[in-house]
Amino acid sequence: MLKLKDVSVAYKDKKVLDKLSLTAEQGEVIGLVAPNGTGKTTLFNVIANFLKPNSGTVSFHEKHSYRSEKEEIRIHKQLATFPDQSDLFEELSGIDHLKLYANMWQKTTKHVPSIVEALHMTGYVKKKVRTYSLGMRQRLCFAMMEAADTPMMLMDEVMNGLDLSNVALISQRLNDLKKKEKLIFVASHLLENLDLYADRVLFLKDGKIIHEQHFHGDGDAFIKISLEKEQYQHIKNTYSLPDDYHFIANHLLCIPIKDMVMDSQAEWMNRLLPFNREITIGPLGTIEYYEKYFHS
Ligand SMILES: Nc1ncnc2c1ncn2[C@@H]1O[C@H](COP(=O)(O)OP(=O)(O)OP(=O)(O)O)[C@@H](O)[C@H]1O
Repeated sequence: MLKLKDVSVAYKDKKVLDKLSLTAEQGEVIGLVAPNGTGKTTLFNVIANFLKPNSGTVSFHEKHSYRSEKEEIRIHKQLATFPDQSDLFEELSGIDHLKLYANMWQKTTKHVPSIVEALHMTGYVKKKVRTYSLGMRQRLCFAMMEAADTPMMLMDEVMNGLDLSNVALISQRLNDLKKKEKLIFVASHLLENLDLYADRVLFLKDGKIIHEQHFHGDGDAFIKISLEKEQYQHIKNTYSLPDDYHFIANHLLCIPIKDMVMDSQAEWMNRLLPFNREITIGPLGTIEYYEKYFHS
């Protein structure tokens, strides 16, 4: 288990993390979502102790923390961070990188061939990295995490530069890793596919986790319809909207139906149908939450 308590980080007078707390368990894949420059990498750097927070604590399994070098080594045996493409050695091959990570964390390379095969890297893994495309490098970075095979993994921008079929492949591999009881954080700007592998998504804003979206279990349902501002104003002026409705990003009206009797739900449908717009019913998705919190 990983626990962050009241973690704050400021660069000079710029507060990036502000008394942030979170708890995460093995077997979870957790998405971390926020616009550029919000603090996702900073949060990962704190978890990995590449950056000391100004205040707050990071602990693992309720007993280990970065209080000594010995403890840090113990934690780092359990934790790998996604390599940056610029960290790759241009003159080494993919297989060299994989062996390096496998040996460093697992003291063996016997699991490497199956990773190469599963990630469809057989055709290029023996060539030097300098010959690789963006997508090939990214797959190598992911494969290095699998070679490290640590119980905890921090993955920043894991889907960067991948085409659709590789996004699907990596999503599947993340699901397989979850089944192996790993705890994985994935910071991503690719919101559409987070629900394929994440158990929950954390929305980071103003230095805090301002919302946690769960995919397993029922999110609160809404009637959702995209409207012009004037149409929304008309509805607002004519009817009494429930307290916790949303008008997301000035276009999506979301009316909660959790506590609404069937007759009222039908009444709302009848009011909205004349607008001749697509109406859906369901919980808010990741993109809708993103627009709700970050649309300016
Ligand atoms: N070493 C540093 N010195 C000063 N400011 C920094 C430093 N590192 C990060 N920042 C600032 O902290 C804020 C958060 O940066 P961070 O890299 O954590 O964001 P991010 O959410 O990971 O962004 P991105 O999605 O672009 O990767 C940014 O405003 C950034 O300019």
